[in-house]
Amino acid sequence: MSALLEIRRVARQFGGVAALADVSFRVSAGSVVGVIGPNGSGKTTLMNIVSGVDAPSAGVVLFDEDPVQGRAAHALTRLGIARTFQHIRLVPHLTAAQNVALALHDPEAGLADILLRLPRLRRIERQRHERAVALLDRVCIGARAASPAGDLSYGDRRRVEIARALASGPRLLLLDEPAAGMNHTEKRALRGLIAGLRRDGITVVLVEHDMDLVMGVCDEIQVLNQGRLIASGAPRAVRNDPRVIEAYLGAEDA
Ligand SMILES: Nc1ncnc2c1ncn2[C@@H]1O[C@H](COP(=O)(O)OP(=O)(O)OP(=O)(O)O)[C@@H](O)[C@H]1O
Repeated sequence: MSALLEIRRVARQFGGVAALADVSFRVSAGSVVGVIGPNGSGKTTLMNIVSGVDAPSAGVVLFDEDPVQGRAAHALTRLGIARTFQHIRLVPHLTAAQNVALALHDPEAGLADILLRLPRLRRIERQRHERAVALLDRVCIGARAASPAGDLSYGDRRRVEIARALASGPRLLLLDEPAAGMNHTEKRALRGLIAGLRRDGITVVLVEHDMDLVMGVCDEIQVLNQGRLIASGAPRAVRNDPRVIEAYLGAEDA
């Protein structure tokens, strides 16, 4: 399989802290790749760099063979990279559908349409709503489309976030700790959802602390510790790697 994403010798320095140091790996098109590591190991920093929120101090990130550096986050979204964030970013008083609709690219509604509320604007709004509900259906919460986001369960809010990320039609989806705060049933549903995205041809990079989820859904896992890649490979090999066990046990002792 060809690499949709390539991280090549990436480093990120924050003052004296090396959040990432010489990190390289490739993500094949159509795969689900987990990025794991103890707290502070550099996972979110890496997601920020891939999504254009941050820039590396050294190294390059290639998406579909083109460097992502120098492109704004919205330009990367247009190219096909979407992400969710560790902390939920929904507008609580808007409905699930309205939250997703915010991320949908607007077909050209002109100023006159908006000021005069011409029938064309109503049609555009109706189409946006239908597309938002279809995206919520895709993550299996279409039935909650009219609920204010603030009234939804934690797991459902995470799903709305994924629906919103899917609104741009990404080829690469970065999920930053999607299972955080979820109960067992919600985690199982999330696993099914990620497997479904892969079936649809979406490449997924999953940053996650929940080992059952990571081991169950990923084709390959990259392990970071203190900003360095310490292991890579299939879930079973990574789980039994002494360096990985040591990194996690060390983190527990800390
Ligand atoms: N903007 C910043 N300024 C200074 N230091 C930062 C900044 N962002 C991250 N760091 C530091 O870089 C290191 C890696 O942080 P990062 O958030 O990427 O880790 P993480 O693996 O995502 O952690 P967690 O699992 O707790 O979310 C940490 O030491 C962190 O304190």
